[in-house]
Amino acid sequence: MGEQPKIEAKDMELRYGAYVVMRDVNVQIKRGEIFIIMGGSGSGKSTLLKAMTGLLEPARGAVYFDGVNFTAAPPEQRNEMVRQFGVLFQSGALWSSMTLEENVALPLEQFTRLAPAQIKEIVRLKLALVGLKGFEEYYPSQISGGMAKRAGLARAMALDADILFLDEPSAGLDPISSRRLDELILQLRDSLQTTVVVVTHELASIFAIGDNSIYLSAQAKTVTARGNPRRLLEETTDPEVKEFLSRGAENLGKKEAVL
Ligand SMILES: Nc1ncnc2c1ncn2[C@@H]1O[C@H](COP(=O)(O)OP(=O)(O)OP(=O)(O)O)[C@@H](O)[C@H]1O
Repeated sequence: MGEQPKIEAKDMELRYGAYVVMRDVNVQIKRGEIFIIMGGSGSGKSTLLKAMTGLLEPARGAVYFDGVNFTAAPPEQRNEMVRQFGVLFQSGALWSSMTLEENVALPLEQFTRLAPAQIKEIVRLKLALVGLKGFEEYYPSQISGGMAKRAGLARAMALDADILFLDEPSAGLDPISSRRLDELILQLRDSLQTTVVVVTHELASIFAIGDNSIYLSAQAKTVTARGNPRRLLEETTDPEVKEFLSRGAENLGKKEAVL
């Protein structure tokens, strides 16, 4: 018997009304693993993330955390489980009328009974962790896109989540900011054994941080490949997966050389 997966999706079917996005999805994610959800546009990467975080009910199958059936859990237990998650959605923008400090404090005010002074201290710590020390009083409009992404990550980490779900965290970032974000994700895994589930199509990130992955095919409407991304690149015989993982390989090499 192997180790109990941190997250498991079993025989899952996800649909919007009559429209089936994917079926027969089985995924196992280990504790402390950086797990990449890959796939072409419209293959259902965000949909899978929604199902894992409870925003979409699977039409079949279930999601388990530490062996506990999340999908079938009563609302109170589900809420407890959701509190272990930190989520950075694509649309997870910061509130523009609040400073970075106020933004990151939100989940702590909402979900804990900590005193304001304690909250302030935690918030400052989290902002420092993502390289935003000194920017506590800034408003989102006063910082760069990369800094806003990192502030979003600080907010996702505010409650010391065991599991982070990140939807396209480096979308719209320049290569250097994107690399910094990758380093931060690696640090979280290494220092806190955080389990990180990342939706991304950025090859540099996929190869830099991915311990394990799945590939969702829009055409097949299911998972068509799985494993360590570097190994997949070498070993896959699936033309769609091979093309996805080797697209712009020359440019990628150049970019890495420059950085
Ligand atoms: N709320 C919704 N209602 C109906 N259909 C939806 C909804 N959200 C997504 N879809 C459809 O489900 C499929 C999967 O969408 P999803 O956003 O999960 O894909 P994705 O792989 O994350 O795509 P992208 O990389 O372009 O963000 C698409 O065909 C999309 O049009």
